[in-house]
Amino acid sequence: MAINIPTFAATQISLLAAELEAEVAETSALVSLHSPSALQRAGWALTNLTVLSQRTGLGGKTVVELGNDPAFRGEGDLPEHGIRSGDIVLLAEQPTGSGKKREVREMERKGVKGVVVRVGKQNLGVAVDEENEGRGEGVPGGDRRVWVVKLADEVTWKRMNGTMERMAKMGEGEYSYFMRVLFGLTTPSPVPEDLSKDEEVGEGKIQWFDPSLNESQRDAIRFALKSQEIALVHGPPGTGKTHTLIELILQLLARNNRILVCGPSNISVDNIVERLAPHKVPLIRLGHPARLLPSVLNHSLDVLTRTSEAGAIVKDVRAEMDAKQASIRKTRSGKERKAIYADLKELRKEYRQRERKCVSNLISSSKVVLATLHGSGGFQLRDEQFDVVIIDEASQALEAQCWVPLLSAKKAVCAGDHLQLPPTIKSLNSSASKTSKSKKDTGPTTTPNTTAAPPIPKGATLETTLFDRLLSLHGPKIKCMLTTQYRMHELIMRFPSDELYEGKLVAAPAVASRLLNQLPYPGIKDIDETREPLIFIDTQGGDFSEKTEEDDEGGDGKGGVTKRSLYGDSKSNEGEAMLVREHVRCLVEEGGVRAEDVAVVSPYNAQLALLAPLKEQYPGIELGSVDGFQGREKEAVIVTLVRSNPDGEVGFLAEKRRLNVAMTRPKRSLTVIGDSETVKKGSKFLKKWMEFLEENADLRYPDLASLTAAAGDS
Ligand SMILES: Nc1ncnc2c1ncn2[C@@H]1O[C@H](COP(=O)(O)OP(=O)(O)OP(=O)(O)O)[C@@H](O)[C@H]1O
Repeated sequence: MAINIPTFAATQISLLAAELEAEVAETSALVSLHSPSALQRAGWALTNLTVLSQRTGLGGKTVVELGNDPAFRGEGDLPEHGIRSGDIVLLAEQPTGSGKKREVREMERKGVKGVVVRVGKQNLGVAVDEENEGRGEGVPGGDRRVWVVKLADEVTWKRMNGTMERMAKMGEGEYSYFMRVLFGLTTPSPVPEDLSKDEEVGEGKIQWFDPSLNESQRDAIRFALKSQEIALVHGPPGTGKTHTLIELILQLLARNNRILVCGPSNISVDNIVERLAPHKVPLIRLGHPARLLPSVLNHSLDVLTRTSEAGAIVKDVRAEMDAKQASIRKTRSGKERKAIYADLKELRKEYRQRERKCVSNLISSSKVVLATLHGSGGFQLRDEQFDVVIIDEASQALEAQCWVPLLSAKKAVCAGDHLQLPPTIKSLNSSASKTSKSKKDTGPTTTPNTTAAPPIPKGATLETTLFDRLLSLHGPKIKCMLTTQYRMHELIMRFPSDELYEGKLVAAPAVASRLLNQLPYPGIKDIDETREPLIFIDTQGGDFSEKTEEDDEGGDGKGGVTKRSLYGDSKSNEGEAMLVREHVRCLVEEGGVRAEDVAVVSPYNAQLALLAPLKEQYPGIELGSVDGFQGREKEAVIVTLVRSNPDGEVGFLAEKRRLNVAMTRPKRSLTVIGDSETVKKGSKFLKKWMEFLEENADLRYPDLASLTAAAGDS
């Protein structure tokens, strides 16, 4: 059914406004209700830091280096924290006590906003936003104790919103053929059915650059080359989606196409740059250089701008900027600081002008440009034309984000897997919040500066990705699926393949029968736990009951800190946690499996909080939420399902895509710990999974009393 583009855009604008509001409200409520130390424990902040230095980073940006405040924590490693490279943060003087009435906006005036560009063991770097300078008090100077707190990402939101506003205002005559196809105003040009032989595609017979490509990967490439407007490359877990995209890029280049390659995150884009670089193609990576992997810096536009001839002219300006930066730290007077920031602003303007010329020369001479989806909306690509836009991890991107590069596309190839989790949504009209009430009562909010948006139509949600929408609009004729997977043991793969991928997945011979006891390192032992690819520890019987997080004290003794508000209505299950600990002990201490090859995954953060001490006991082991583990893999994965109650309430578990992610992370060993009685009642899919495990896994029925006694003994 055709979709009206202005209505679509208006709905997206409303949804995005609600999402930003939810995100800002969440941060605001957390920061105003909790003490810095509680926020750090919940992964929202990093406290007790001091400014070690400030320097001009690549691209003329100010990078503030932070480390432990020696007066408080002593020098050395930073504590456990949840701040990651790419996070948008506030850097400010650290408030004391619990955060009653602390307002984010007020804090923003007192500190600076920035992007975390590097997270090391002992320090981290924050690239400070230029728009901060000259406003507020700037980077806290002297030896003041500072902290960083995560903030909502308003920049990305602005790019998406701007793109949707453009679409809302377009007249019908402005729609390209490509846009008309993507909104069902016309049908895609048909792709010839027979893809089995290397016939002529474009300008020549296909000469494969990578001879190891399997047949489904070759089919996907032929399909993408032949399609005229849109091709979806469906890549189930471990099927070599990125591998296939690399070959596709090389094939498109061989046909003289100019290509823009995008992904939702910096890491998804860098992953492609790293694999493309050895092929020596002329490529350019757009984006804040401090946010890129060190290995791709040589291809960064900012770095190339500096190292090219035109770059030499701006060297003097840089030296002067550095001197100014250094003087900021020496002064405590707000007035003097303001004057220095004003000078810096002027210098930066000059720097930019010279830089721009150089940038446009570099971009126009490059055949492949890579950027994040929102990064592709920057000034650098304003007048650039591409033959094909490729989007990796398209099923994890918001549709509005995809339109940032797509608005000027003639043809697109999107790779992803709509049967894994969509992007995380915080606003109320997402299915996640329908199952959890936790996001609603987050307390005081700061309303973002959005224009009044029309009401959201029933059923519309940001969780519907471009990938989902195109599949329901045009059906399987625009899709090609990769079918050989290179990750999982055949038995681990079988259930997701049969139930979600039409039974089409095939395990590559190299992985089909791999077991933990064959891991190629010394000390590995052949015991039951390393010999079985699939273990099910069934906690049925009612002894291993779940627990909902209570409003109890968070542990820092300062009051006002509740686990409920930090972890939502999350569930935990102490009995299952005991089984996890025992299984990890068995794998590592008796089986000789290295802790870094083991991951514990759960849909519930409260369960992970309960298991956190494992990280100290077994350094290198990973604990992660299912959502956070998407895209990752491990030799051995333990999944703790947590839910165990007489009513068959399964909450989060009811989402097939979440279960799919959970069960497809392991390579050689999957251990599921859960109450089959409860879980079976959750859905048809869950019932089938439990039955599959009962029939095919190494089944165990633990006894809580003896487990508790054993735990007491140790
Ligand atoms: N044709 C092939 N022959 C041998 N190995 C392959 C082939 N294609 C992919 N692989 C291997 O499979 C693994 C997964 O590939 P890749 O990282 O491209 O997958 P992906 O689909 O992007 O990942 P994910 O499953 O996380 O989405 C890699 O180790 C890769 O080397």
